[in-house]
Amino acid sequence: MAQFGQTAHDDPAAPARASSDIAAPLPLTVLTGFLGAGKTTLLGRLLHSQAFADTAVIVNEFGEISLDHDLVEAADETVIELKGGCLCCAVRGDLADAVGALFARRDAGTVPPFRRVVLETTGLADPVPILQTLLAEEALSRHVRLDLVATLFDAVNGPDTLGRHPEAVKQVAVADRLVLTKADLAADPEAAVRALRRINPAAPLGRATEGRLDPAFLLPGADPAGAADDLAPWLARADVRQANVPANGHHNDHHRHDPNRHDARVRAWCLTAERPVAAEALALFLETLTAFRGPDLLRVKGLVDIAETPGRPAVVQGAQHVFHPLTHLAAWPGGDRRTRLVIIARDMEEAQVAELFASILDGFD
Ligand SMILES: Nc1nc2c(ncn2[C@@H]2O[C@H](COP(=O)(O)OP(=O)(O)OP(=O)(O)O)[C@@H](O)[C@H]2O)c(=O)[nH]1
Repeated sequence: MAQFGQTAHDDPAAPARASSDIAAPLPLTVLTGFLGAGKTTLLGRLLHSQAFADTAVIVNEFGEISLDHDLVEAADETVIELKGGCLCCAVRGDLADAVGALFARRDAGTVPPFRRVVLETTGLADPVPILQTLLAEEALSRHVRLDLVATLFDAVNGPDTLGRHPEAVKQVAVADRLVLTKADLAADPEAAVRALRRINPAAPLGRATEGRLDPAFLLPGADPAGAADDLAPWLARADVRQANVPANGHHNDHHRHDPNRHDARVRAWCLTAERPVAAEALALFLETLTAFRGPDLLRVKGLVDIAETPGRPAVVQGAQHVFHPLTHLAAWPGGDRRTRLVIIARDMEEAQVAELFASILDGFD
């Protein structure tokens, strides 16, 4: 298990604190993995398991619009969203504030008691500054202790993503547990395992299809080698690029705070439609976008008001060229019933995509 550095409250001579302060810090699991790897799907299932009962969740979303909150099935009060910024860019204050707010609500009795915290990072997150913060910030370490880092790896897109996104390599490199997802969709899942093992040969590897995984795999006891014991000194080296991260990494400045910036070429925005969308129009739009811009279309996720299924929004999920079959929610979560498609893409003009969407919708009117 990861070790904490010495903090002020380790000092036996430190003055006594209020009872909530001296309670043992709760275990915190970092759930990471590139865009669309299956983090929310896995989390949704984990939260229904005995091992992860009484878990509070912090979901970090990239971009201004977030939907994960609606898609994670958990008691609403124990899910906290960190919107509009990526933790690895503006990490210390935001994460400490979110964790502080969670514990304050628990102490006030406005959220149910919880015994564990899961932090789901954005798919684009560089995990290293997040882990450094968790290990070093006193405001955090009095509440939570880093339990382990679980990195999901998409067997279809994962290997290619490693070559294109240094963050994805770091996510794999720092993992205490690796979870291969979407093997059911991959022609050669073992190629994905080999790619993982080149970067992280030691972490126990599990496999999850549609989020099905023995929850015990994500608890520290499943780590026989104690692989994370040396994580703290490793992180202290800071420059993880030496650990196989391609030299073309772009993400060296962690002090930029423009929430939508991350990589200046990668942007997130939201397409909306006020009127119902014909199922065929949606299919045509997604096919066109994928055919022309597949590799640059990092992630599409959204809720669509399908004309043929009124009142039951369709969940759209895609990553690069892979789109998953639509699923339908029983009802709209929250009051906003507009179609909203969050797009995270590289080098793509929002106006052009909006125009394509509008013209396809017009064609079906
Ligand atoms: N076929 C298949 N689909 C999967 C599997 N795991 C997840 N999915 C689908 O992949 C899509 C993306 O999954 P999410 O759980 O939203 O991925 P994520 O990592 O949370 O995505 P971001 O929040 O954008 O980073 C959804 O449509 C899931 O149903 C799997 O093992 N097999």
